[in-house]
Amino acid sequence: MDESTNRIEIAHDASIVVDGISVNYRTKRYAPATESRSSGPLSALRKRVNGGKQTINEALRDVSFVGYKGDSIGIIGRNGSGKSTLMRVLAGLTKPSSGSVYAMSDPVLLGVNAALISALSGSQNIRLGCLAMGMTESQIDRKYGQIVEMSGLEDDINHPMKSYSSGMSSRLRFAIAAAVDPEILLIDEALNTGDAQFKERSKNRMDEIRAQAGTVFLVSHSLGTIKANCNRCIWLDKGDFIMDGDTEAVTKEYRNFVWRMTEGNKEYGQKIRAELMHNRPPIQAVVVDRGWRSAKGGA
Ligand SMILES: Nc1ncnc2c1ncn2[C@@H]1O[C@H](COP(=O)(O)OP(=O)(O)OP(=O)(O)O)[C@@H](O)[C@H]1O
Repeated sequence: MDESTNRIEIAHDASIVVDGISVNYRTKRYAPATESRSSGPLSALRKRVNGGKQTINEALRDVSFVGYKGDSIGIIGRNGSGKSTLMRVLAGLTKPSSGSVYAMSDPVLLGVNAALISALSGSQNIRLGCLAMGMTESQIDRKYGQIVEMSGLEDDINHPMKSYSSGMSSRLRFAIAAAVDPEILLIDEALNTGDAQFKERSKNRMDEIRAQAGTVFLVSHSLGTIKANCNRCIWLDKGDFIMDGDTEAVTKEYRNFVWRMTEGNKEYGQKIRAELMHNRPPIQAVVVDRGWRSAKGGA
């Protein structure tokens, strides 16, 4: 991308461009907490608190793709693959170590932007969450009923949030985040916690956002949820970008890979992984429209 001239050649139906992002977390690695008679458990604990060798954890390596208006993109991968990290980078909450993200408007990450307080009621938290997302009092008044209905918490909305189950809290967070009509909505696992009725409501809301030419990203371990909600799917594994394409095709390859790995045929699983990565087409010539939000990497 030629930033110096701000010359832009982006497909006009693109909503977000992820250009070669990597994320390295610095973390400490401790020696195994072995107890010996001479040092004792307290000594081992002291070592863990004071010491530890710095290591770099590569959570994402050179991830590039273009999201389009109307896309609902599932993000799949084993534990620790970088799915949540990718969501945080897209939302601007984690700065990439290198690479850039360009978006037509600020992506809203479900649950994080709504900094809710457990001692307050659901109703108070709706106001708080909406204010935190930049809505005005009159916008909140207009949306309040829709948020309560979407959350399905009509009977509990005046109870403190600390009395809610985790599923109830997730539903409230989803309903608040979805109320701002974001052009780019990022959802991390929230749909798995709801009951069938909530799943139906949230799917309808996501369809609405897509129909208004928005883009939805959905992280889930449930391939059923991904298939029911996404037209496109990205598979990450240990920070690597393995596959991007039609949901049916990507979930099929992913299931095959996971099956090989758990069946003990790891070598074959790794071969599939390497081939898919190797065959991944380069991303199309990218775009950036003037005035797009940009998050840049770099120390
Ligand atoms: N704040 C952090 N500091 C250090 N390492 C981190 C941090 N957050 C995540 N990681 C590491 O980055 C890698 C990717 O983590 P991430 O949470 O993005 O994966 P994930 O695919 O969302 O995992 P899961 O499916 O288990 O939720 C993991 O190795 C994780 O240990």
